[in-house]
Amino acid sequence: MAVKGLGAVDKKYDGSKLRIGILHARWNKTIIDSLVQGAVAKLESLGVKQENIVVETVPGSFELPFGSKLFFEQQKRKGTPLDAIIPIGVLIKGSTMHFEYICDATTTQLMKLNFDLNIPVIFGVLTCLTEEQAEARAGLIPGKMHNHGEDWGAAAVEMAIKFSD
Ligand SMILES: O=Nc1c(NC[C@H](O)[C@H](O)[C@H](O)CO)[nH]c(=O)[nH]c1=O
Repeated sequence: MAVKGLGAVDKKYDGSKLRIGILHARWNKTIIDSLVQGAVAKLESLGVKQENIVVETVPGSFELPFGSKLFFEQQKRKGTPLDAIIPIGVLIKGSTMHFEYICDATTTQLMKLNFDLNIPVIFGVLTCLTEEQAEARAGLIPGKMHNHGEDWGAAAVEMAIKFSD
């Protein structure tokens, strides 16, 4: 029996009052598109209204931390503040150390943003050694793993609601 992975959600959270931002990188488009679709589908299944799911893009995963901060501030200025952000990126190891440096910097800074912005900033970055690993985690290989974008959508709703009372 599989021991890894996210257990069942502890309760079905009502996302109908939430406004969620999805900021995705544009590298590895096929995989990104599947992850975004999975996150959006999960958000909608938890009651988040279509008009309250705001999708924006940045060039690559390295831009996700600062892009998320700018995105958050822009939505706040517009009077439509975000309750959570899901940064989505796909990093695939190449032949140099570029991958390691971007993974490390992006991960650290996205974690820091939770505390800086005081809203949930979900870790939606795949850090894969092969294209196949990334495809499997985007639900693109039938029978192999599942679309991790769904987990990220569920985490955004739970974290935006759970401790807000
Ligand atoms: O190199 N590989 C990748 C990548 N590089 C670009 C980087 O994120 C950034 O956009 C540029 O360095 C400009 O700042 N970005 C990804 O999302 N995935 C990759 O696999």
